Amino acid sequence: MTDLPGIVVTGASGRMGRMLIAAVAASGKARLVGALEREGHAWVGQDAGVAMGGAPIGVLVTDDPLEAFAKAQAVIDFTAPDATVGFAALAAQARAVHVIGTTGLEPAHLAKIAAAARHAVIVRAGNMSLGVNLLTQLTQRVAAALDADWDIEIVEAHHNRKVDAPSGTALMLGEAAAAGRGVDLAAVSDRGRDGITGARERGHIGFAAIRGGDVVGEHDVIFAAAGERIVLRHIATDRAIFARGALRAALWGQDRIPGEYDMLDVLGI
Ligand SMILES: NC(=O)c1ccc[n+]([C@@H]2O[C@H](COP(=O)([O-])OP(=O)(O)OC[C@H]3O[C@@H](n4cnc5c(N)ncnc54)[C@H](O)[C@@H]3O)[C@@H](O)[C@H]2O)c1
Ligand SMILES: O=C(O)C1=N[C@H](C(=O)O)CCC1
Repeated sequence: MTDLPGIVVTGASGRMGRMLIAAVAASGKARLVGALEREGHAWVGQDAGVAMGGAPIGVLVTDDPLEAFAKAQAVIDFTAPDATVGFAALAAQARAVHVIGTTGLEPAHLAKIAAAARHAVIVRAGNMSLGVNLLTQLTQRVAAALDADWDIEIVEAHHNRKVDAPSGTALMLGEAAAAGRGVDLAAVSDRGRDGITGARERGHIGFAAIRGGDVVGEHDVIFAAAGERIVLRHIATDRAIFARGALRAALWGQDRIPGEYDMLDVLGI
């Protein structure tokens, strides 16, 4: 058992943190060796299993990433952009694979993550599910087959606690559509329309975000032309799909050469 890769889960008390702790414990393919929360959080010092309302699992929640990462072969991180950038440097120092699910990363965050990836393996994706990663490929293919007579709109819905928009998944789908069209997404993105916006520009890719209730995550890629529409849709009903993907990435990353990878690399699709 002790030969199994040791995994630290950051953001242990979060919606994804709890899922990840359960997924690692149930996998039989990895050991949970650390659970991290932010300083001052009520879970710090408690057994992670007990904090989750179950039986003890022998891992105390800590607020010290250095101590936790020193024991880890992989760090699975679904937290917040500033926290993730700090963890990237520390995970690289510990030569642990860093699996990043955190979304809302700005270019400055991404530059620091790229710097850390010079020294260690980082797997990052705005969505770790098999279904969404397959959908990015379908989106790219459909976008490549259609010209700009087909307006591309990406509509996403998430729970009312989500803090970033568009979702990381919507941005992945936008990048895939832009790649299919052979354009730079930044140059053609329409985000947050409001008021007298003027008519839609030909060739642009639009984003719209819905927030409400406990929606796990829903994404439509709409290709709309005169007289017809194609809608590619993914609906997540269980966060376990993200946790399973993240654990798969942590195992896949063992013994790879340093660099930044995504879930297409992990899934081999
Ligand atoms: N890539 C994917 O497949 C995927 C799937 C689901 C969610 N996400 C993303 O994961 C992130 C977290 O989502 P969530 O719903 O679990 O959010 P959440 O708010 O429930 O959990 C985030 C947790 O991170 C903790 N945290 C914040 N800063 C920290 C720090 N410095 N040290 C340790 N812990 C810290 C918070 O205390 C909290 O417990 C978001 O960016 C979300 O968009 C990505
Ligand atoms: O709940 C969230 O937050 C999610 N975030 C990811 C995103 O931004 O796309 C993946 C879906 C769930």
